[in-house]
Amino acid sequence: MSIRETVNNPHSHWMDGTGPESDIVISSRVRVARNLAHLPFPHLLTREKAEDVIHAVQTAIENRVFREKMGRMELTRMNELTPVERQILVEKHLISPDLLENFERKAVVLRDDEVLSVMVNEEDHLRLQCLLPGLQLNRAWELISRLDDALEATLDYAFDEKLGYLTACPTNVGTGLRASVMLHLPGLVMVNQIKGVLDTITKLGLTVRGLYGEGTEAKGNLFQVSNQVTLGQAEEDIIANLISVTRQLLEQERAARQALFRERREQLEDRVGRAYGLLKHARVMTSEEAMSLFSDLRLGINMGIIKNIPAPLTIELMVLTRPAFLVKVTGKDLSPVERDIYRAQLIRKKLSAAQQS
Ligand SMILES: Nc1ncnc2c1ncn2[C@@H]1O[C@H](COP(=O)(O)OP(=O)(O)OP(=O)(O)O)[C@@H](O)[C@H]1O
Repeated sequence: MSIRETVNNPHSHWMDGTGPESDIVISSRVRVARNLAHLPFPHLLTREKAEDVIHAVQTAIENRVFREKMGRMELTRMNELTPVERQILVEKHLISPDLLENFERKAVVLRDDEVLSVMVNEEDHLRLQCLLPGLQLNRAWELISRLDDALEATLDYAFDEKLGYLTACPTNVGTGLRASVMLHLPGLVMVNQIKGVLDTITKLGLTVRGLYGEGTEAKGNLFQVSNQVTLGQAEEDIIANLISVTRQLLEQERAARQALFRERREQLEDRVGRAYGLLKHARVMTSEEAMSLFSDLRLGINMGIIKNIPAPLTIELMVLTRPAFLVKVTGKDLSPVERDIYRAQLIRKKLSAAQQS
């Protein structure tokens, strides 16, 4: 998929619901932060030096050995994209919102299947990212290691024998690794246990973030859980710890869902049914309302209450009905009210197509 196809297609492999535990774990992400030796970190880079970083990365991915190992990856400068296209990359979780600031000196490298990407000149010179559906952190780490080695064949990373990889923010020094899972936890929210559970996670050295990462809110009962510490622990241990905590969360979420089914079945079915009804028939829908209804619908599908809608469609709709995609699909700037009308129309169309197939 070229960058043009990427910004026109709301679907990405990480949303397809194929990985293990994908009823609750939407996606797994592993990213590592890397910097080039002998150059200031991005926030101190001059325009010319920022260009040097982009150029070095371009050369590295065009190298024959890199291509043989990793296949074709395409570098796109952020200023080659329209504002809507840049925003779509954020909405598809392929880049972080930070890459939109001072975008003239930033770039993204994408592999065709959108599983592997590299953000250039974000907080660090390079942020290598792997996104996979379901609970696949070990596989994501394997792919990131391979990409890291293939880049390092050409690039000279800033590395200290004692500290490990050097990064712009001290919280990333060492492995430079952040592993995360995006979890759908409506059961724990409904039984009012979510706060306690998330507080406990923080005590275990993990951090909980919202839908678009640092500083964003949790929407649609989607929570991103990741490691806080990058120093003094091997990459494999960081990942094993996150997998083990995720497994505990899966158990707790499943127990909450069973309790709801046992003790409040009517209310649960009513809530799911109302969400489905609204999504199928509403004529005006805000993005906030849609996110919460998609969450209820997804829960209903995963609990067997709704039978004819595939669960991955709920995630694809969450992306497709975000503002930038709506603008892209309609081909025009929309006022907030027009957006809400168009969103409702698109949801009705997608759900009725899914029912018929
Ligand atoms: N498991 C995941 N599935 C899908 N998207 C994810 C996942 N984890 C993180 N993301 C996305 O990656 C982007 C960056 O997230 P975040 O800010 O948490 O991490 P980071 O930038 O790597 O970390 P740091 O804040 O340490 O620089 C966000 O758009 C977020 O939505």
